[in-house]
Order: sequence, then C-alpha cells, then structure tokens
Amino acid sequence: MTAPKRIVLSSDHADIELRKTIAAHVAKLGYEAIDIGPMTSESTHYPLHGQAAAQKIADGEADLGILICGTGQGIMMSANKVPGIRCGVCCDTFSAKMIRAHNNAQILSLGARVIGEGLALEIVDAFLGTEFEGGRHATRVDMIEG
Ligand SMILES: O=C[C@H](O)[C@H](O)[C@H](O)COP(=O)(O)O
Repeated sequence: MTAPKRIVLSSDHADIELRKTIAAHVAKLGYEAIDIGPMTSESTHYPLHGQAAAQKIADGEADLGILICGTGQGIMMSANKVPGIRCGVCCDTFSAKMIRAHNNAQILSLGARVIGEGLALEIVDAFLGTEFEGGRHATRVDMIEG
C-alpha cells in the first residue's frame, strides 16, 4: 500500500478559515494534511508563509501544497522563489487541471478574496485529481529550471 500524498497548506491572514476548511477536505479525501498555519487572523506577511510551505516540498517533507492569500498572487510569487517549485494561481477548474497535467505544478494558490469556498473546493479537487502527463511537457518543465 502506498502512503497517502502529503499536502502542505499555508496562507496569510486573508482567510485562515478557508485554509482550515480545505485542510479538513483533503484529509477527508485520504491525504495527509500538513497545515503550517498561521493559526490566527493577525495581519502577517505572505512571503513568509509561501516560502515556508514551498520549502517543505523542496525538502521532501510534503508532496503537494495549497496556498491562500487575498488574491493568491503574492503567496504564489513567494513560493516560486524556492528553487524547483512550480506554483500557479487558479480561479477555475480547467487551469487547476492544466497546471498539474502540463506544468507539473506542486502547489496550487487560491485567492480568498476572489473566489468563494465552493469553487475553491472544486478547484482543489481538480488539482489533486490530475497527474502530470510527462512527454513533451516534461521537456518544457525541465526548461523552466534551466
Ligand atoms: O498578494 C497579496 C495578497 O492578496 C495579500 O493577502 C494582501 O495583499 C493582504 O492585504 P491586507 O494586508 O490589506 O489584508
């Protein structure tokens, strides 16, 4: 039996409740949810949380990640600064599938001030339910790192 995939979750203060809801959702689906906070809604700085989550993946402590900030953009930019990490913001399920299938993204970033909880959960399901297709896409993904 293979171990369930480990999913690291983090956010800034924009919506920690959405993060907790998604953590519970992925745990219910059988994944290991590694929620690294923050645990309060006190104003914080998204680069700290985006980079901490991405580092967990770079260090082999998690397989995939889900990040949340107001727009999803700042925390995505921060995660992508960690070598080897590919993170994309998604506001629709098609993009969530494609960042796995074509870009082999390890991290999904969501904008809590852009989309609602229902759509966020569908986007999460689309991301987690899709595998990298490899082939020509692997050549291109390799080119990202140079
Ligand atoms: O990309 C950045 C995120 O959307 C942040 O969540 C946002 O900038 C935080 O703004 P504020 O400090 O006004 O809550």
